[in-house]
Amino acid sequence: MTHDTDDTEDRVSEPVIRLHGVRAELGSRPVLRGIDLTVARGEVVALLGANGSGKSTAVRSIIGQVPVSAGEIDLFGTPRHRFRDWSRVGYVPQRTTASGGVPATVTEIVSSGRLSRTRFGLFRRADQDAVRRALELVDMTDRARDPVDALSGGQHQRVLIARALAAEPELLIMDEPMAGVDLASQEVLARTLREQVDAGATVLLVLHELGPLEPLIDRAVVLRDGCVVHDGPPPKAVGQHALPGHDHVHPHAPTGAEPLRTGLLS
Ligand SMILES: Nc1ncnc2c1ncn2[C@@H]1O[C@H](COP(=O)(O)OP(=O)(O)OP(=O)(O)O)[C@@H](O)[C@H]1O
Repeated sequence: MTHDTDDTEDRVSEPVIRLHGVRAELGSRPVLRGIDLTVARGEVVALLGANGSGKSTAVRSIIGQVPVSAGEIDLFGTPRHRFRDWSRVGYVPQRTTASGGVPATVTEIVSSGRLSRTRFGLFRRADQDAVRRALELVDMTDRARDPVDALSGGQHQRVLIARALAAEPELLIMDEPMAGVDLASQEVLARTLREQVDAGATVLLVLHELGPLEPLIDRAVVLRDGCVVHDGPPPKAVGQHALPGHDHVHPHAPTGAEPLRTGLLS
């Protein structure tokens, strides 16, 4: 076995994402309080937790949108501050509005996700094919020329996912991809994700509940108050009320009562 092969094996076996002891503050508020998280190549990991537990902050720290005050983050075995190969990473941010008044067509938005793979921003045949394929994956080919303003929330989410897929990333990070998405779009997204996973992609998903993605999830990491409280098999959903993140307030409880917490978040 040559030295080169050993190197390749090392690269394949090292985690795609590694967080060790990561702390972050927003304002003066500690939001991540010593997070350890590892995602191996080809794994699909769900990041779960109640509102405000730090899920979005954790993924935003991974892609460098939130500064960390302590700890280490590695991407593909490289410390994040030295990592430059961002075309290997597809990021789908948490969707806030359906369109935000963006005066762009579906194709323009999806093409912007391919820029990191082009040479000097010039779209060649392979780049155009990748954009077309990304649109096909999310079933939006027939809307390619439409302004994104004209899309529903679920369709808009599909466009954001196509934008992330256009660069053919090895790692997909998605923040609540199913939030506010109609059933038809949820099914398209679940199928798209399965195809990516079958093709070898590594996926980190922020989810409020496992829902239709449950069969795809290898491991669940549950946050509470900026700490990891579970890292292991995905919790089994036993009806809506037992889903992670569900803080149940009894309708007859006195005003101001603490939520009755169920499942892993209790
Ligand atoms: N820009 C900010 N400045 C100050 N505090 C913030 C900021 N952004 C988020 N926070 C706070 O940080 C905490 C964690 O927020 P974060 O968005 O990471 O939680 P989350 O688990 O993703 O929640 P959700 O499920 O509601 O999206 C919350 O208490 C939130 O209020």
